[in-house]
Amino acid sequence: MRHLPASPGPRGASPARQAAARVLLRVERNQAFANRALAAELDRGNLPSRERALATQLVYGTLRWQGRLDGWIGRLAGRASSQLDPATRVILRLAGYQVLILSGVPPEAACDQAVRLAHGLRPQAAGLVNAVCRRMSRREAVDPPAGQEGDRTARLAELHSHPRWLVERWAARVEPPELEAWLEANNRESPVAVRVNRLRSDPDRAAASLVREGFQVEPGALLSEALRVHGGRIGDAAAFRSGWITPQDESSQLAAHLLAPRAHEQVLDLCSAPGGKATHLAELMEDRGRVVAVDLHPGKLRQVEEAARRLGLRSIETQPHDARVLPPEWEGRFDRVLLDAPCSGLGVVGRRPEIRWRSDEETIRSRVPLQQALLARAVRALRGGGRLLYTTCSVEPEETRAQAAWLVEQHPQMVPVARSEVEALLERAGVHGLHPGDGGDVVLLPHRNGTDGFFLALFEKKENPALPARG
Ligand SMILES: C[S@@+](CC[C@H](N)C(=O)[O-])C[C@H]1O[C@@H](n2cnc3c(N)ncnc32)[C@H](O)[C@@H]1O
Repeated sequence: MRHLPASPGPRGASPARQAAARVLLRVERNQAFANRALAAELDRGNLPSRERALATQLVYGTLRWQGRLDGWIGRLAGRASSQLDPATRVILRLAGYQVLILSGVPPEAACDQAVRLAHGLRPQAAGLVNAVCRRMSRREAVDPPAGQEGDRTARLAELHSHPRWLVERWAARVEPPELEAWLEANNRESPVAVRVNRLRSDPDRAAASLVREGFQVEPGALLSEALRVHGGRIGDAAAFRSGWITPQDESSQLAAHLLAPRAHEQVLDLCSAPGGKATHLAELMEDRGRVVAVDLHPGKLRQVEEAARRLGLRSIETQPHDARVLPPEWEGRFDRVLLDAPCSGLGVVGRRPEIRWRSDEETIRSRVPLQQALLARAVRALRGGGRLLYTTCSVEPEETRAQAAWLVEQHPQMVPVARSEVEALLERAGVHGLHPGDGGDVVLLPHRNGTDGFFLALFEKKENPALPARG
């Protein structure tokens, strides 16, 4: 891994741009996750808060708009962006983002910074960077040419910065106006949603504490116990440090409400790290009973333990396991099981924009066998009469409704919980304006619900299954 010099020379680019370029290069070259690479970069540097905020904006904005920017760069450079070396590509994307999307940076300043970055990172490309940037600042060839009817998807993909295969996939499911709204919603910056820990606080007190520290706070879009917060790093807030709040998208906050655990129950969370849902389950159980939090990676389970400590929860017990192979004594032991399955993550391409550029049809297909193996194990761990909630941060049919159908076909003792009861659970959680589908499952979409794309399906295991499980 190559690094830019830690301190800029007298003519170096601004610290925020250098930090953003380093992070974007790590994402580009090493397939790093943007959130982790950015956190590591910001932890290492001693950037003032304004530069930190700008670096964050540059990283996420550039990744979100990468497809749009690459199309533009290709037209201006006379060759596809993919044919440029990674450093030149990253520098030009950063410049394009500042010229085209970000307000407040004069184009000349964006170009000057790009050329400085090139001198530090790839001096032989400084001439090309300068030439392309000058054309960018004159906003030449910004839009893809309006082409044939067959090119409409390609154009839409570029204008809304999504990969073409994904636009084609969604175009087969929704009408054109809804498709555009969906693509637009994935590029909108949204406030961070937080869940309030009712064992320690309530939404009014948590909101007042955040406002006192200079955050802007709005009520949740879906849930009465959620808040939406802008204007700072939640991790720095006193309300966070005191265990009053946990950052969690409102779609994910629905999971524990639908599984609806009661105090003193035995609950199993099969894929629990970093613990967003496990800690919510424990909160709803008033920290009485037991939440067994399993994950494949022991290192990630430390995040669950840390979250439990911060929230003052003692009922969570972490257990490192491959959840496809659980201890035999766990069979039939649990009142409730949550399977928040590893998935393509294509519902969170707004918050985790690099996912859209790293995935393809195979990414979706490749998750299916693991999800089925985990579902089969979840069924075995559940007692008769117990409930299983299956969730994914994807709304792709193969990972969602097809898996729910597979479950009831392969395990006839599993019955979907009726739509009317799911509606009642949503109502009890204070959720407004969200309706389950005919089969009782719940699908959330960014443009309809203002949340991540998310899927939830609730099942009950029959008390005395007449039929043995197949497979
Ligand atoms: C979607 S994330 C879970 C998020 C978590 N439920 C939360 O709310 O914070 C999926 C998790 O599954 C874990 N995982 C992947 N394969 C697994 C396996 N075979 N057994 C157990 N956990 C697994 C991953 O390490 C990852 O932490």
